[in-house]
Amino acid sequence: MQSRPLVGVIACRRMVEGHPSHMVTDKYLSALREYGLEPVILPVWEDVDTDAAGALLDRLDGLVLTGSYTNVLPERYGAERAPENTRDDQDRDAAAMTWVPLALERNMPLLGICRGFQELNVAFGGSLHQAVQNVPGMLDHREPEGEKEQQYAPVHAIDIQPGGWLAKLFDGAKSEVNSLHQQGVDRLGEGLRVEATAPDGLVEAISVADARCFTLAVQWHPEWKPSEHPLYDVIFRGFSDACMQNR
Ligand SMILES: N[C@@H](CCC(=O)NCCCC(=O)O)C(=O)O
Repeated sequence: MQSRPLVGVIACRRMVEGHPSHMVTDKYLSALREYGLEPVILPVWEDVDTDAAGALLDRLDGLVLTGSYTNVLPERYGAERAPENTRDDQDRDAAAMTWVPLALERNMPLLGICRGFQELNVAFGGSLHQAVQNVPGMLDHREPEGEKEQQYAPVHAIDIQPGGWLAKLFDGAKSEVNSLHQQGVDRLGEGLRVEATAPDGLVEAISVADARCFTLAVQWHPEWKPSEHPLYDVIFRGFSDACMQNR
């Protein structure tokens, strides 16, 4: 029987029962399984060994940079910390910033979600708004109050840019997405392509302009019940197909 493609999923450093841990919430892993992939949780340490990281990626068929309640360290994009920016994960920052160029060198399919989207932008020299709600003219993109079902429900439209990955995957110029983020793209990284924008103009999806493989990162959460949302569904189908071909 053909084995399923192995997809590395970046972990977050969290304290669990008083112990430093490497953690991924189930919805990312279950979504990947649902689309025929075998998720492998990748631990993160600040003292990343680049050669070892490359050897690890050589054994994988795809890479997912998940969301997280923590933020990319503002020093990584030359900014002063905003008072609203209170949660870091420097182990994860170090891993993500190392893995992105290594994955692209290998033409490895890459899917970024929320924090993972922001990591891709910073990895390409871009910067972030640390509190989008405080930027004049911008919406408040933070999650609504309520249960998870309400928090992950679609809340705003996105305009999909013609000619990109999303336009190839999804039959439509607009869709509705969920929104659970305080940070967002300020300066777009050099070499990245805008794939979608929110009604306030905030960049909501990007890809690597000269990549020869699937490289898509989105600010929303398509891992939330993807088979029930046409846009989320085609994102996971596209990523899965790319990982199958990369095997
Ligand atoms: N912390 C960043 C990114 C937001 C993000 O990734 N949220 C994830 C929520 C938990 C989950 O669904 O994994 C920001 O605030 O912009």
